[in-house]
Amino acid sequence: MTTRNLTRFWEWGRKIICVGRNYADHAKELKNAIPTEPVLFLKTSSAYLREGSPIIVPAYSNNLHHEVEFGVVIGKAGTAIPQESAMDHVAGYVLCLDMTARDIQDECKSKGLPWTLAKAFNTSCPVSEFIPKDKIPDPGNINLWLKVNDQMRQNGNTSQMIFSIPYLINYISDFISLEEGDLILTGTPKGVSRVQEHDEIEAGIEGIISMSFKVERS
Ligand SMILES: O=C(O)/C=C/C(=O)CC(=O)C(=O)O
Ligand SMILES: [Mg+2]
Repeated sequence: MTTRNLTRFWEWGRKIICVGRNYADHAKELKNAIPTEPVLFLKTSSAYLREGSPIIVPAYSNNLHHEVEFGVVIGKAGTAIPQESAMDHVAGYVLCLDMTARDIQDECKSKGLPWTLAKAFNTSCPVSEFIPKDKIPDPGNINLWLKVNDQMRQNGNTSQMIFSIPYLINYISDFISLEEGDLILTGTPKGVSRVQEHDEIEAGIEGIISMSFKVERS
């Protein structure tokens, strides 16, 4: 029996597995091809940030982007989890931001290098409160939105995802075993854009939760 509280999963230090280019409109806005299988990358647990603390623009970046994403919190470990039982491994959900140093990512892409410093720096994964699974009966049809300084920048629905949550759990767990407390970020819809020092980011899952973060420079 676990003595740790899964509703504070960000304290567990488990894996953060991110899915990229999972919305066709976002893949297109960054001039990427529509993927035929999921694009995966990782963040470290030191990327977690909770409301009340600021997002820090890394000193080495001049183009920090917001990406609002739906997060899936794993509640039961598994390897090669079939799609049919994938949702049995989900404990709940969380609203996430995949903060991205786009200039560094572009540089890494052009040099064929990994995206680690573009995606996994400290404060690159702000998260909301934990949302128990029963509060979202249909995670495949929820609206995500994000505003910067009160201006709407992103507004999408998880039904637009290319690869569904069960598909992703099956695909990821074939290669990387999932553990209790792991988090999967499921990709961002279109509308990503730059944020700067003093900006305020507000994001939400319609009718369920919202959160806000200030942006500061290191
Ligand atoms: O390939 C790119 O230029 C950028 C890809 C991403 O940053 C992917 C994501 O993180 C996403 O789609 O959510
Ligand atoms: Mg992303």
